[in-house]
Amino acid sequence: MFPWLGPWIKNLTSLKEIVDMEVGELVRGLKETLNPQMCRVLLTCFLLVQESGNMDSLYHDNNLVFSVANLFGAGTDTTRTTLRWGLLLMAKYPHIQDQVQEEISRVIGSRQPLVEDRKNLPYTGSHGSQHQRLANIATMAIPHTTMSYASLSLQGTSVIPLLTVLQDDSEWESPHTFNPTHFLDEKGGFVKRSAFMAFSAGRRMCLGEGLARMALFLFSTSLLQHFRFSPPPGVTEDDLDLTLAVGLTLNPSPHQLCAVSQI
Ligand code: HEM
Repeated sequence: MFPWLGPWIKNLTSLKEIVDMEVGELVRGLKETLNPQMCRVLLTCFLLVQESGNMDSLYHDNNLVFSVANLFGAGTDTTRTTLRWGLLLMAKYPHIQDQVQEEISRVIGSRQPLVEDRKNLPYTGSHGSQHQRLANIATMAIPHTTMSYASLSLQGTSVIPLLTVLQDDSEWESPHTFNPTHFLDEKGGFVKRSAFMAFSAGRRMCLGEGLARMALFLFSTSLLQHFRFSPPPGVTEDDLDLTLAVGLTLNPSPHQLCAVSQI
Protein backbone atom coordinates (compact mmCIF):
# COMPACT_ATOMS: atom_id res chain seq x y z
CA MET A 1 0.00 0.00 0.00
CA PHE A 2 2.87 2.39 0.88
CA PRO A 3 6.04 1.24 -0.97
CA TRP A 4 8.12 4.07 0.54
CA LEU A 5 7.70 2.40 3.95
CA GLY A 6 9.75 -0.62 2.72
CA PRO A 7 13.23 0.47 3.90
CA TRP A 8 11.82 1.27 7.34
CA ILE A 9 10.58 -2.26 7.86
CA LYS A 10 14.00 -3.83 8.36
CA ASN A 11 12.80 -6.91 10.14
CA LEU A 12 10.26 -8.13 7.63
CA THR A 13 12.20 -11.31 6.78
CA SER A 14 12.72 -12.27 10.41
CA LEU A 15 9.08 -11.44 11.12
CA LYS A 16 8.01 -13.84 8.38
CA GLU A 17 10.36 -16.52 9.75
CA ILE A 18 8.86 -16.14 13.22
CA VAL A 19 5.30 -16.40 11.83
CA ASP A 20 6.25 -19.54 9.83
CA MET A 21 7.83 -21.09 12.92
CA GLU A 22 4.97 -20.26 15.32
CA VAL A 23 2.22 -21.37 12.94
CA GLY A 24 4.26 -24.48 11.97
CA GLU A 25 4.38 -25.48 15.63
CA LEU A 26 0.64 -24.92 16.04
CA VAL A 27 -0.09 -27.01 12.93
CA ARG A 28 2.23 -29.86 14.03
CA GLY A 29 0.40 -30.09 17.37
CA LEU A 30 -3.01 -30.14 15.69
CA LYS A 31 -1.92 -32.76 13.15
CA GLU A 32 -0.93 -35.15 15.96
CA THR A 33 -4.44 -35.10 17.38
CA LEU A 34 -6.40 -34.71 14.16
CA ASN A 35 -9.78 -36.43 14.38
CA PRO A 36 -12.18 -36.35 11.38
CA GLN A 37 -15.15 -36.59 13.79
CA MET A 38 -14.17 -33.37 15.52
CA CYS A 39 -13.82 -30.49 13.12
CA ARG A 40 -13.86 -27.85 15.82
CA VAL A 41 -11.65 -25.04 14.61
CA LEU A 42 -10.73 -23.46 11.28
CA LEU A 43 -7.28 -25.06 11.23
CA THR A 44 -8.61 -28.56 11.87
CA CYS A 45 -11.12 -28.19 9.03
CA PHE A 46 -8.39 -26.91 6.72
CA LEU A 47 -6.09 -29.83 7.60
CA LEU A 48 -8.87 -32.39 7.15
CA VAL A 49 -9.58 -31.10 3.63
CA GLN A 50 -5.85 -31.31 2.89
CA GLU A 51 -5.64 -34.88 4.22
CA SER A 52 -8.68 -36.02 2.25
CA GLY A 53 -6.71 -35.25 -0.91
CA ASN A 54 -9.94 -33.74 -2.17
CA MET A 55 -8.59 -30.21 -2.31
CA ASP A 56 -8.51 -27.46 -4.84
CA SER A 57 -5.60 -25.11 -5.31
CA LEU A 58 -6.55 -22.94 -2.31
CA TYR A 59 -5.75 -25.52 0.37
CA HIS A 60 -1.94 -25.30 0.29
CA ASP A 61 0.44 -24.76 3.22
CA ASN A 62 1.22 -21.17 2.36
CA ASN A 63 -2.46 -20.28 2.52
CA LEU A 64 -2.75 -22.07 5.83
CA VAL A 65 0.09 -20.00 7.34
CA PHE A 66 -1.29 -16.73 5.96
CA SER A 67 -4.85 -17.46 7.08
CA VAL A 68 -3.70 -17.99 10.65
CA ALA A 69 -1.32 -15.02 10.57
CA ASN A 70 -4.09 -12.81 9.16
CA LEU A 71 -6.50 -13.78 11.92
CA PHE A 72 -3.97 -13.04 14.65
CA GLY A 73 -2.77 -9.89 12.88
CA ALA A 74 -6.27 -8.55 12.23
CA GLY A 75 -7.68 -9.59 15.58
CA THR A 76 -5.16 -8.64 18.25
CA ASP A 77 -3.96 -5.09 17.53
CA THR A 78 -7.49 -3.92 16.65
CA THR A 79 -9.14 -5.24 19.82
CA ARG A 80 -6.28 -4.10 22.06
CA THR A 81 -6.22 -0.60 20.58
CA THR A 82 -9.99 -0.27 20.92
CA LEU A 83 -9.77 -1.23 24.60
CA ARG A 84 -6.99 1.32 25.18
CA TRP A 85 -9.15 4.06 23.65
CA GLY A 86 -12.04 2.98 25.84
CA LEU A 87 -10.04 3.28 29.07
CA LEU A 88 -8.58 6.64 28.10
CA LEU A 89 -12.04 8.02 27.26
CA MET A 90 -13.46 6.71 30.53
CA ALA A 91 -10.72 8.51 32.48
CA LYS A 92 -11.25 11.70 30.47
CA TYR A 93 -15.05 11.73 30.84
CA PRO A 94 -15.77 10.63 34.45
CA HIS A 95 -19.48 11.56 34.23
CA ILE A 96 -19.90 8.99 31.43
CA GLN A 97 -17.89 6.44 33.42
CA ASP A 98 -20.30 7.09 36.34
CA GLN A 99 -23.32 6.21 34.20
CA VAL A 100 -21.71 3.08 32.71
CA GLN A 101 -20.69 1.86 36.18
CA GLU A 102 -24.11 2.62 37.61
CA GLU A 103 -25.76 0.54 34.86
CA ILE A 104 -23.29 -2.36 35.26
CA SER A 105 -23.76 -2.38 39.01
CA ARG A 106 -27.59 -2.23 38.73
CA VAL A 107 -27.93 -4.93 36.03
CA ILE A 108 -25.01 -7.30 36.73
CA GLY A 109 -23.94 -6.54 40.29
CA SER A 110 -20.78 -8.38 41.27
CA ARG A 111 -21.25 -11.59 39.25
CA GLN A 112 -19.17 -12.20 36.14
CA PRO A 113 -20.60 -10.45 33.03
CA LEU A 114 -22.06 -12.70 30.32
CA VAL A 115 -22.55 -12.06 26.61
CA GLU A 116 -26.33 -12.27 27.19
CA ASP A 117 -26.12 -9.22 29.47
CA ARG A 118 -25.41 -7.00 26.47
CA LYS A 119 -29.06 -6.52 25.58
CA ASN A 120 -29.81 -5.26 29.09
CA LEU A 121 -27.01 -2.70 29.11
CA PRO A 122 -27.97 -0.08 26.50
CA TYR A 123 -25.89 2.72 27.97
CA THR A 124 -22.78 0.54 28.25
CA GLY A 125 -23.31 -0.65 24.66
CA SER A 126 -23.80 2.87 23.38
CA HIS A 127 -20.63 4.10 25.08
CA GLY A 128 -18.74 1.18 23.42
CA SER A 129 -20.03 2.00 19.94
CA GLN A 130 -19.42 5.65 20.59
CA HIS A 131 -15.79 5.19 21.52
CA GLN A 132 -15.24 2.96 18.45
CA ARG A 133 -16.86 5.66 16.32
CA LEU A 134 -14.67 8.40 17.72
CA ALA A 135 -11.40 6.42 17.72
CA ASN A 136 -12.02 5.07 14.18
CA ILE A 137 -8.94 2.88 14.55
CA ALA A 138 -9.05 1.26 11.09
CA THR A 139 -9.91 4.34 9.03
CA MET A 140 -8.31 2.93 5.89
CA ALA A 141 -9.90 -0.53 6.00
CA ILE A 142 -7.99 -2.92 3.69
CA PRO A 143 -7.07 -2.49 0.01
CA HIS A 144 -9.34 -4.30 -2.46
CA THR A 145 -9.21 -4.85 -6.20
CA THR A 146 -12.14 -4.36 -8.52
CA MET A 147 -12.95 -7.62 -10.32
CA SER A 148 -14.87 -6.03 -13.15
CA TYR A 149 -15.65 -2.56 -14.43
CA ALA A 150 -17.11 -0.43 -11.64
CA SER A 151 -18.38 3.09 -11.99
CA LEU A 152 -15.40 4.47 -10.07
CA SER A 153 -12.62 2.47 -11.71
CA LEU A 154 -11.46 0.05 -14.39
CA GLN A 155 -11.04 -3.67 -13.76
CA GLY A 156 -8.02 -4.46 -11.57
CA THR A 157 -7.81 -1.07 -9.88
CA SER A 158 -6.78 -0.96 -6.22
CA VAL A 159 -9.40 0.65 -4.02
CA ILE A 160 -8.84 1.62 -0.37
CA PRO A 161 -12.18 2.27 1.38
CA LEU A 162 -12.03 5.16 3.84
CA LEU A 163 -14.28 4.80 6.87
CA THR A 164 -14.49 8.54 7.51
CA VAL A 165 -18.28 8.14 7.55
CA LEU A 166 -17.80 7.43 11.28
CA GLN A 167 -17.23 11.15 11.81
CA ASP A 168 -19.22 12.57 8.92
CA ASP A 169 -21.00 15.86 9.71
CA SER A 170 -24.08 14.83 7.76
CA GLU A 171 -24.52 11.55 9.71
CA TRP A 172 -23.84 12.46 13.35
CA GLU A 173 -25.29 15.16 15.55
CA SER A 174 -21.89 15.91 17.17
CA PRO A 175 -19.35 14.04 15.01
CA HIS A 176 -16.22 14.91 16.99
CA THR A 177 -17.44 14.59 20.57
CA PHE A 178 -17.72 11.61 22.88
CA ASN A 179 -21.47 11.48 23.09
CA PRO A 180 -23.10 8.10 23.82
CA THR A 181 -26.57 9.52 23.04
CA HIS A 182 -25.75 9.03 19.34
CA PHE A 183 -26.75 5.42 19.96
CA LEU A 184 -29.68 5.96 22.34
CA ASP A 185 -33.36 6.63 21.66
CA GLU A 186 -35.59 8.89 23.82
CA LYS A 187 -36.36 5.99 26.15
CA GLY A 188 -32.68 5.17 26.68
CA GLY A 189 -32.78 2.06 24.44
CA PHE A 190 -29.85 1.17 22.17
CA VAL A 191 -30.23 2.21 18.50
CA LYS A 192 -28.19 0.80 15.63
CA ARG A 193 -26.94 3.46 13.22
CA SER A 194 -26.26 2.58 9.57
CA ALA A 195 -23.33 5.01 9.47
CA PHE A 196 -21.58 3.06 12.23
CA MET A 197 -19.09 1.20 10.03
CA ALA A 198 -16.16 0.57 12.34
CA PHE A 199 -16.06 -2.94 10.86
CA SER A 200 -16.61 -1.64 7.31
CA ALA A 201 -19.47 -2.90 5.12
CA GLY A 202 -20.28 -5.24 2.27
CA ARG A 203 -19.00 -8.70 1.39
CA ARG A 204 -15.45 -8.06 2.59
CA MET A 205 -16.32 -6.42 5.89
CA CYS A 206 -14.52 -7.53 9.05
CA LEU A 207 -14.67 -11.28 9.46
CA GLY A 208 -14.14 -11.01 13.20
CA GLU A 209 -16.87 -8.49 14.04
CA GLY A 210 -18.89 -10.88 16.23
CA LEU A 211 -15.81 -12.09 18.10
CA ALA A 212 -14.48 -8.54 18.52
CA ARG A 213 -17.81 -7.20 19.83
CA MET A 214 -18.05 -10.06 22.30
CA ALA A 215 -14.45 -9.65 23.52
CA LEU A 216 -14.76 -5.86 23.81
CA PHE A 217 -17.99 -6.13 25.74
CA LEU A 218 -16.72 -8.77 28.18
CA PHE A 219 -13.34 -7.11 28.78
CA SER A 220 -14.57 -3.55 29.16
CA THR A 221 -17.56 -4.52 31.30
CA SER A 222 -15.38 -6.61 33.63
CA LEU A 223 -12.75 -3.88 33.88
CA LEU A 224 -15.31 -1.19 34.68
CA GLN A 225 -17.05 -3.48 37.15
CA HIS A 226 -13.82 -3.86 39.11
CA PHE A 227 -11.95 -0.58 38.62
CA ARG A 228 -12.45 3.16 38.46
CA PHE A 229 -10.16 4.68 35.80
CA SER A 230 -8.73 8.16 36.36
CA PRO A 231 -5.75 10.34 35.45
CA PRO A 232 -2.73 9.89 37.76
CA PRO A 233 -2.18 12.37 40.62
CA GLY A 234 -1.20 15.82 39.33
CA VAL A 235 -2.86 15.26 35.93
CA THR A 236 -6.37 16.55 35.16
CA GLU A 237 -8.98 15.09 32.81
CA ASP A 238 -8.33 18.03 30.48
CA ASP A 239 -4.66 17.07 30.29
CA LEU A 240 -5.55 13.67 28.83
CA ASP A 241 -4.77 14.25 25.18
CA LEU A 242 -6.79 12.50 22.47
CA THR A 243 -4.23 13.18 19.72
CA LEU A 244 -3.72 10.10 17.56
CA ALA A 245 -0.47 8.15 17.48
CA VAL A 246 -0.08 6.56 14.06
CA GLY A 247 0.49 2.82 13.96
CA LEU A 248 -0.89 -0.18 12.14
CA THR A 249 -4.16 1.09 13.56
CA LEU A 250 -4.85 4.58 14.92
CA ASN A 251 -3.69 4.41 18.54
CA PRO A 252 -4.14 6.77 21.46
CA SER A 253 -0.86 8.42 22.43
CA PRO A 254 0.76 6.78 25.50
CA HIS A 255 -0.78 7.74 28.84
CA GLN A 256 -0.54 6.65 32.43
CA LEU A 257 -3.88 5.97 34.10
CA CYS A 258 -4.85 4.91 37.62
CA ALA A 259 -7.07 1.86 38.02
CA VAL A 260 -8.57 2.05 41.50
CA SER A 261 -10.19 -1.13 42.78
CA GLN A 262 -13.96 -0.80 43.26
CA ILE A 263 -14.43 -3.96 45.28
C1 HEM B 1 -12.27 -3.78 17.33
C2 HEM B 1 -11.88 -4.76 16.60
C3 HEM B 1 -11.84 -4.78 15.10
C4 HEM B 1 -12.05 -3.77 14.18
C5 HEM B 1 -12.37 -2.31 14.45
C6 HEM B 1 -11.90 -4.36 12.86
C7 HEM B 1 -12.05 -3.66 11.68
C8 HEM B 1 -11.87 -4.21 10.42
C9 HEM B 1 -11.97 -3.46 9.19
C10 HEM B 1 -12.31 -1.99 9.08
C11 HEM B 1 -11.68 -4.33 8.20
C12 HEM B 1 -11.61 -3.99 6.71
C13 HEM B 1 -12.83 -4.40 5.93
C14 HEM B 1 -12.76 -3.86 4.52
O1 HEM B 1 -11.69 -3.90 3.93
O2 HEM B 1 -13.78 -3.38 4.01
C15 HEM B 1 -11.41 -5.63 8.78
C16 HEM B 1 -11.11 -6.77 8.07
C17 HEM B 1 -10.83 -7.98 8.64
N1 HEM B 1 -10.87 -8.30 9.98
FE1 HEM B 1 -11.34 -7.03 11.48
N2 HEM B 1 -11.62 -5.70 13.00
C18 HEM B 1 -11.58 -6.01 14.34
C19 HEM B 1 -11.35 -7.24 14.91
C20 HEM B 1 -11.12 -8.41 14.21
C21 HEM B 1 -10.97 -9.72 14.80
C22 HEM B 1 -11.09 -10.04 16.30
C23 HEM B 1 -10.70 -10.59 13.76
C24 HEM B 1 -10.46 -12.08 13.77
C25 HEM B 1 -10.15 -12.81 14.77
C26 HEM B 1 -10.69 -9.81 12.53
C27 HEM B 1 -10.46 -10.34 11.29
C28 HEM B 1 -10.54 -9.63 10.12
C29 HEM B 1 -10.27 -10.21 8.80
C30 HEM B 1 -9.85 -11.66 8.51
C31 HEM B 1 -10.46 -9.18 7.87
C32 HEM B 1 -10.33 -9.26 6.37
C33 HEM B 1 -11.70 -9.65 5.79
C34 HEM B 1 -11.67 -9.79 4.27
O3 HEM B 1 -10.80 -9.20 3.61
O4 HEM B 1 -12.56 -10.48 3.74
N3 HEM B 1 -10.96 -8.50 12.84
N4 HEM B 1 -11.55 -5.53 10.15
